[in-house]
Amino acid sequence: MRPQKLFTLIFVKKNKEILLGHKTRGLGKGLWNGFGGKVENETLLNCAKRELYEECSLLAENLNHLGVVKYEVVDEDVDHIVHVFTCTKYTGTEQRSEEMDPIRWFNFKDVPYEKMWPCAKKWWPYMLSDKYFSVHCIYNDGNIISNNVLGHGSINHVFSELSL
Ligand SMILES: Nc1nc2c([nH]c(=O)n2[C@H]2C[C@H](O)[C@@H](COP(=O)(O)OP(=O)(O)OP(=O)(O)O)O2)c(=O)[nH]1
Repeated sequence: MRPQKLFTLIFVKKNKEILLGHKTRGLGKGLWNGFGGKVENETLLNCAKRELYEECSLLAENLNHLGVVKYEVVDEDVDHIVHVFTCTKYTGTEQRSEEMDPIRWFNFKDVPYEKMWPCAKKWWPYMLSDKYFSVHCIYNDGNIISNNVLGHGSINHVFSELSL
């Protein structure tokens, strides 16, 4: 198996709206996305909670593990494995952070796909409708050369589909 780097990505939802942040630095700079980052010496769930709090000041009370996106870049030997969670219960008031500025709620119908990672458009419908999904996305020179998105019956099927 190729070496892997683990990430989390968390989407907060409320009444058909989703909270997104405009990334100010690093991977995905200048794009709208959910909150998240690299898994450090911690569980996936703790990483998800920590990143959500650090990036928008919300404390998650539930986290639903819905899918995994495997990003492979041609000529790079490390795959990026992004575990996607949704959160519908939380405490606190959302606030922008150094890494996500501004942050704002978008209606599910007004998601700014043209200002997001290019592969998002295909798997977001699963995430927005709470369906389990796996994505295997291959990039070459910043262009997607393959984007295989599948829906599944459980998170275990997601894991086996991506051989995780
Ligand atoms: N690695 C990677 N992450 C992606 C892709 N698409 C995508 O939405 N993401 C998400 C997953 C993470 O939530 C976020 C990248 O994490 P990050 O680099 O901001 O991690 P971090 O917060 O720990 O970084 P930092 O504090 O060191 O700046 O972007 C992708 O193609 N590759």
